[in-house]
Amino acid sequence: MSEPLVLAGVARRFRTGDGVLEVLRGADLRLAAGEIVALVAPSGAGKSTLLHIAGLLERPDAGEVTVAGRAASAMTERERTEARGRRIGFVYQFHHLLPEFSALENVVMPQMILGTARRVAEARARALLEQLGLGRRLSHRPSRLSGGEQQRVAIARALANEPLVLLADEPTGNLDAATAEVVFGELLALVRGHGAAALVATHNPELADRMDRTVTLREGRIMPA
Ligand SMILES: Nc1ncnc2c1ncn2[C@@H]1O[C@H](COP(=O)(O)OP(=O)(O)OP(=O)(O)O)[C@@H](O)[C@H]1O
Repeated sequence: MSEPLVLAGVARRFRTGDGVLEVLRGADLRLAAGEIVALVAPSGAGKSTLLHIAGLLERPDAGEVTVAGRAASAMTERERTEARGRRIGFVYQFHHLLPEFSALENVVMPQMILGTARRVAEARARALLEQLGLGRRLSHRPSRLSGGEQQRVAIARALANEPLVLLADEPTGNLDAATAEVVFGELLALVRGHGAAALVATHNPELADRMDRTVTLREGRIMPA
């Protein structure tokens, strides 16, 4: 079976007012099936940039991203969108839920976009939200949920299409320490339960210790931490 995610020689530079900022300079990373990797690096080191490229939201200037054995550079725009929807789940620091829709609908939506029948999508959304303790919050809109509950909905949404890889950028960074600890534990348990691989950027070394391995970004390259 192909690895869920391989980054090879990924480079990314940004033009700034006074020159060029080389954020990634040949980053290499392989995630094995089901492997959960922490990405811990100082602010500005390029974690979000790396996650955006890994998630096919941005293209690298050089190097290759391979998702489930398929090179992103060889995909059409449509195939990239499809791979993003089917293979990859995202959790951000801020939940980005659709404010006009209920918790349930927010988890149903990404499934229906891929053509899953509403009945199946709803059953799956309900099961995921129940596993996250939100069985009695299904019809609540995001504004009527606590920060921890909103982030749980975002986690359920990210896993709704059973991705091979979950990419998370400070997924509990916006929560108080105690809630972050609980929600993070739930995230890990769900990801492990689904057998997904994950790459999780965090500033919190205690959370990093709960993952399978920790890497860092140094001078634009991935290094063991
Ligand atoms: N679109 C852009 N244009 C110019 N510079 C950018 C752009 N995106 C990111 N950068 C710069 O690239 C560097 C890396 O940013 P990135 O957001 O990837 O860091 P990070 O490690 O995720 O930081 P943090 O932990 O603070 O979120 C920063 O110096 C940032 O200012």
